Amino acid sequence: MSKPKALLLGDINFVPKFWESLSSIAELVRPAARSRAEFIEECKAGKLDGVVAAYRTFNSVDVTGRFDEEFVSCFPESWKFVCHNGAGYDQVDIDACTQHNICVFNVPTAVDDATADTAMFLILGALRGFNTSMLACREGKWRGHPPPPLGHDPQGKTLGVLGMGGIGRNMKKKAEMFGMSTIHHNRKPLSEELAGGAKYVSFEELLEQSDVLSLNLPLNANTRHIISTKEFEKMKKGVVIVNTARGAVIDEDALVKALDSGLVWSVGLDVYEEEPKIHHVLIANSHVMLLPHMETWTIETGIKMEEWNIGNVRAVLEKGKLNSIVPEQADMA
Ligand SMILES: NC(=O)c1ccc[n+]([C@@H]2O[C@H](COP(=O)([O-])OP(=O)(O)OC[C@H]3O[C@@H](n4cnc5c(N)ncnc54)[C@H](O)[C@@H]3O)[C@@H](O)[C@H]2O)c1
Repeated sequence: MSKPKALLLGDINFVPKFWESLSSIAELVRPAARSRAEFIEECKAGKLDGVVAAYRTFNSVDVTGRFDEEFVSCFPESWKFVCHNGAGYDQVDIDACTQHNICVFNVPTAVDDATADTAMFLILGALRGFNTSMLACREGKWRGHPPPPLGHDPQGKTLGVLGMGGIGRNMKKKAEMFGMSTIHHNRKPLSEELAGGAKYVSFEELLEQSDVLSLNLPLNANTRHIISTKEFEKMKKGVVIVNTARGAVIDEDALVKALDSGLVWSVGLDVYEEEPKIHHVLIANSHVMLLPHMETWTIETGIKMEEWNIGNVRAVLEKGKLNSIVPEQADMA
């Protein structure tokens, strides 16, 4: 009997031998396609028949585009599992996959430390207003002329976490070490153990009470632009906003206006609405902290993520076992 096929979309950067070790239980294949149209053709021509599971990376979207209804409906009958190498899986239309009986896995947990570390870096940098002087000193202007306004200490400030999942909870622990207290809002309240003492508040209260608001929820139809003009108007004047989730959970135009009016004192961003494009006003504002989507950009986290995701492929091929299925498909597990 021929082996099932495992399809690789994107690259394995850290643990290629771990991927190759799957060859004892599967035929490892890559698409010939260099574009979405070519990929769909390849599927229709039956060249990917026998694929049971696919390992996909964030950057593979450059070839395939989003996994939406049009795309998923071209998959061969055999294709039952999509293993996405990341925590955020907004490039995959979960409803379309569910309709076609395809299970989607992501990589939670492995990303928690690196993402929360990045969020703390952005919080400190935005509160202290470090960026202007970091740029000035490289231009031989010491702190800048005139020097930047004095910054703010994290101690005694309230961190508001919107979306208290793995990353939010990790951030809470780190923020405590800097003397911050945490409040949070989630789709549903967490158990006392998971909340770890972070007070649960309503969405409105979170907006009203946070000194630093951190976005840590997934991007989907319900959360797109969850923070826009109306929400900024409810916040404390001088709030700091940090976004390490996905750019489009914030309405970027509204953010720029809130910064401009002084309602928002500073921001720390790793993600943007139209990556790799960054709003020109944010680029021009030296006060804000901007990173080009680098949260999990470390060797250690890269290894952990790839090992986890290859483990997902192995689990489904060997046992049909579901390791980390996305929450929307919990009842398919
Ligand atoms: N920039 C990066 O490189 C990077 C890296 C890792 C994760 N992320 C992003 O961070 C997000 C969070 O990751 P995680 O691992 O903590 O996910 P998670 O699933 O553990 O936590 C997300 C939390 O958000 C909550 N939530 C969902 N919808 C909500 C809503 N409408 N209102 C309030 N809360 C809501 C969920 O209940 C859950 O508790 C991911 O979805 C991903 O997009 C980005």
